[in-house]
Amino acid sequence: MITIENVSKQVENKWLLNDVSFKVDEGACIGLIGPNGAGKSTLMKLLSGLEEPTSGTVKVLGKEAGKWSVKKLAQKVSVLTQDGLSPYPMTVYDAVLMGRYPHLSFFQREGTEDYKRVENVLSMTGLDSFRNQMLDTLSGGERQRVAIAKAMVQEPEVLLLDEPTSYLDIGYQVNVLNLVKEWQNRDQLTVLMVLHDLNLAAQYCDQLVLMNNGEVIKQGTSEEIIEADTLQTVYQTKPEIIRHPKSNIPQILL
Ligand SMILES: Nc1ncnc2c1ncn2[C@@H]1O[C@H](COP(=O)(O)OP(=O)(O)OP(=O)(O)O)[C@@H](O)[C@H]1O
Repeated sequence: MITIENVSKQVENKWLLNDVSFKVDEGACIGLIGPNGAGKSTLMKLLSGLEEPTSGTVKVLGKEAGKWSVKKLAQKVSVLTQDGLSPYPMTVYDAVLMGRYPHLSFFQREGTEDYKRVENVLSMTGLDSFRNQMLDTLSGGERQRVAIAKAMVQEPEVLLLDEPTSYLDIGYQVNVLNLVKEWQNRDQLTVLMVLHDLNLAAQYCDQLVLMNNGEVIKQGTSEEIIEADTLQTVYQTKPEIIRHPKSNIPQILL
């Protein structure tokens, strides 16, 4: 569970976040949307304990993000950025196995259970045939799947995703988000993800938080947020809203 209460963040003379408050309940998937520079990544940095708020509190699983030890936080929270994989040369298998490291003590080697988890996840993510391929030879979409697989073997309670689908073709976009959704439903995972694609956000998230200029403009269901006038106020363009023919979820046309 995530609680963000009256959070502001100042860097030099600039306010990057201004009195931001919202909650992500256990097992829910919330989409963070808003134009460039709205403050979405800044908020993700506070949640992953990389930075501290200037005022207000950011709590993850009931404890302030900055107060978790690095190791404990890594056991509980997985952060997936656009390309968060190791820059060092290694195989897909070794990169995914690294997801177990937060659960091992300093001198402890991986054991049978860790290897079993990796095998499971490689098959779930369709990466079996890539296991011996070097990371730097993978396509963008394949790398993103490896990053998800690494996060899965980590077995976190909270998953933070910053733009998990950018640079992915439509097949991989759906593939990656379906993986996250299945995982959320199977393990009661709590998910907060930044998405620029409003149609995907409306389809995959239980609720959306719309940000602009460091503030939360509105939080609600896709019915409440994917609405022409609301979107125009922050994106400076008025989209046409239509209904998805199968799910009836509101979708935008530009
Ligand atoms: N260290 C910093 N010093 C000064 N300004 C910063 C710093 N970090 C971020 N900003 C500014 O804060 C604002 C919010 O940035 P942030 O990256 O959080 O936006 P975002 O919503 O993630 O945008 P995008 O969708 O473009 O990724 C931007 O105007 C950015 O220039």
